[in-house]
This record gives sequence, structure tokens and C-alpha cells, in this order.
Amino acid sequence: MQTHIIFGAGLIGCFLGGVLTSLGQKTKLVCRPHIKEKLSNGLKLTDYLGHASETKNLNFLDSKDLKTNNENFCDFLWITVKCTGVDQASKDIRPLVGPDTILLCCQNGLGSDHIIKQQYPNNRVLRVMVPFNVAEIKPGHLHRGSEGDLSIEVTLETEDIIGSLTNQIHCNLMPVIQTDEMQALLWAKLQLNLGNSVNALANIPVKAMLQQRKYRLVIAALMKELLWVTKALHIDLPKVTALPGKYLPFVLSLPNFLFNLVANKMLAIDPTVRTSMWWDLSQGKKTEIDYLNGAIVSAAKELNIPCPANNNIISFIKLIENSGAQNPGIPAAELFEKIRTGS
Ligand SMILES: NC(=O)C1=CN([C@@H]2O[C@H](COP(=O)(O)OP(=O)(O)OC[C@H]3O[C@@H](n4cnc5c(N)ncnc54)[C@H](OP(=O)(O)O)[C@@H]3O)[C@@H](O)[C@H]2O)C=CC1
Ligand SMILES: CC(C)(CO)C(=O)C(=O)O
Repeated sequence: MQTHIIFGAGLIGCFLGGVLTSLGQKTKLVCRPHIKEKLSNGLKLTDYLGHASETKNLNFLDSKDLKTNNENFCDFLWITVKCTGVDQASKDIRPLVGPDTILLCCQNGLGSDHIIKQQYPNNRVLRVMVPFNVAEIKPGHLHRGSEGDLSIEVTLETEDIIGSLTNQIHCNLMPVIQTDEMQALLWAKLQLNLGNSVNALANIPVKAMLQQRKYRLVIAALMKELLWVTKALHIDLPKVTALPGKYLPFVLSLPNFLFNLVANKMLAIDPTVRTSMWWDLSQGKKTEIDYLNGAIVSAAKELNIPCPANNNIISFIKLIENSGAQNPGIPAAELFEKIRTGS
């Protein structure tokens, strides 16, 4: 049987590890010691559609105990650290990577997989797009709070192996598909992640944030800039939400009563969902802003496209990251003015 190692036992890593283990896949999770302790009684997984599973027999590898022999070579190495942790992870995974290991990069945003490709030029490195939100309801209980299929990149030479992997791990709790259009798909996902920085600054759940027009106007401004860039790059954005991405800025800008009518699918998310950047900021960690909004700004620079809204929100997030202060929770009107004027 093929073997899986999940490197980075956080929200996505533990959810994935729990699903694979519950499906009977040979799976080990590389984790920090405190995570092993937290999950010593097993892991409960649920989702917004009512699916559930309970796993008692998780296998852990302590991140401090990785050995430099080949006993831990695996077939699939899922890298589930944040973009900001990929550089360190690329060194730490060395003992796990054999000549045939396929490395699966599960990060949001653009560009973090380059680090892995550089370090492992002879391995197959594929990207994975995670569309759904995972939150910790309580220690040992993770919840998938929104829709979407986990999408695994496929190339001509990995068609058979990824086809078979997809069939083996697709399930109700974690629907899985494969795609040969990963670059466009990551840009489409990035468009959704433009809500992350706003959510982190608003310091409220995503649903409550979307109910305030001024927050939506900020997200719309960020999205318009992404759409200018993808248009200039001739990228056709695949549809990852009920509405095509190009209409999202318009819909987000509608007055509340119209937005509530048109965007009922967008609002049909778990009221507790917060974005991964909110978790980072609330825990005083560096965010993934450089790989999200930063990826738009650097592509735009090459194309001579101005991106004031993205530039302004990046500066603002960095200011908070560097101040070490608690997340202040910026009211919608104030954030709108800051992003519009840059001050
Ligand atoms: N959470 C979500 O709902 C979603 C997240 N994503 C994306 O998925 C990726 C993973 O996010 P998420 O699961 O939320 O992140 P988390 O921070 O929850 O998980 C990452 C885990 O990896 C651990 N880790 C980092 N570096 C190492 C290392 N060198 N050795 C051992 N463990 C390590 C971290 O520990 P420590 O914190 O101690 O460093 C943490 O436990 C991100 O790119 C995110 O944007 C995509 C869709 C939704
Ligand atoms: C699923 C989504 C868009 C929101 O949770 C996300 O990717 C994140 O939180 O980073």
C-alpha cells in the first residue's frame, strides 16, 4: 500500500491526515510535540453538510525525531505548513523524501512551491488547492465549514498515479478532484483569499464581515486589481464560487438589501468561519500576505498596472504584524478610508 506523510499538523494537515487515516490509507503526521498530546484521544472531523468521522489511531512522527535514514521515505508527502513555513520545511523534510516521493504543496497564494521545486529538482512536485475552510471547534475536533473540492495538480507524466490517488481519497468529508489548470485555479482561489486580510483586520467572522458593505467595498477594490492583472496575463479564471469571479466586485459592491438577495450562496457559510490570516494575526504570527496580495502586486509591477488598494492593505497588515499589538478590529468605514487613501 502507498504511504502518506503529512508535514505540518495544523488545521489543514490534521483534517487531511484524519480523512486519510479514516479511509485506511497508511498515514503519518509530522507534528510539534504539543499537537501529538492534544490529539492523543483521537480526532473528530465534521463538516457543514453533517458528515462526520472519528479516528482514534492517528500515527505521529515528532518533528524533532526525523532521522536521516530512509525508513521514512514515503510515496506522497503533503506539505501543509503556511507559506511562511515552507522555507524551513523544505530543509526539515529531507529525511522523508526518496527518489520517487511525490511532493504535494498545499499552500494558498502563489509562489511558495518554487522553494520546494528548487530544493527537490529531481522529484515530482505538484500543487494542491484547498478551497474549503477548516476550523478547530475544540481540541481534537476539526470542522470543514465551507464547500469545494480539494484539487490536485496533474501533469502528463503523473496522470495515472494522481488519477488513482484521487479515486482512493475522494469522500464525502473531503471531495477531491484533479486539475491540469492549476495556475489559473490558484489565481481564482487567490481572488477569494483577498477577503483574508480584510477579515483579519475586521476581527469578526467572515459572515458578519460580508454583511457590512464597507468591508465588501474593500474586498471589491482588491479583487478589481487582481482581475486587471489576470486579464493582462490572459488567464481565464475557473469558476470556484457560485458566481463567476469577474462579477464578484460588482456583487460585493451592491447595497446590503440587494446583496442579501443576490448573494445568498455566499452568505450560506458557517457563522463561525474566520480566515487563516485571522488565525495568524490573532496568534501574533507572520501572515501569508506576501504570497497573497503580494503576488498580485509583483505581477502588476511587471505589467505596469497600479494596485493602490492591495499595496495599502499590505502596508497595514505589516504594520500590525510588526507592532506585536493585539488585533485592533478596524471598523468597516475606517478600513475603507485607510485603503482608499493609504493613510
Ligand atoms: N485554515 C484554513 O481554513 C485554510 C488554509 N489554507 C492554506 O493551507 C495552508 C496551511 O494552513 P493551516 O493549516 O491553516 O496552517 P496552520 O498554521 O494551522 O498549520 C501549519 C502547521 O504546521 C506546523 N509547522 C510549521 N512549520 C513546521 C516545521 N518546520 N516542522 C513541523 N511543523 C511545522 C505549524 O506549527 P507552528 O504553528 O508551531 O509553527 C502548524 O501546526 C496555508 O497556506 C493556508 O493559507 C487553505 C484553505 C483554508
Ligand atoms: C477557505 C478560505 C477562503 C477562507 O477560509 C481560505 O482559504 C483561508 O481561510 O485562507
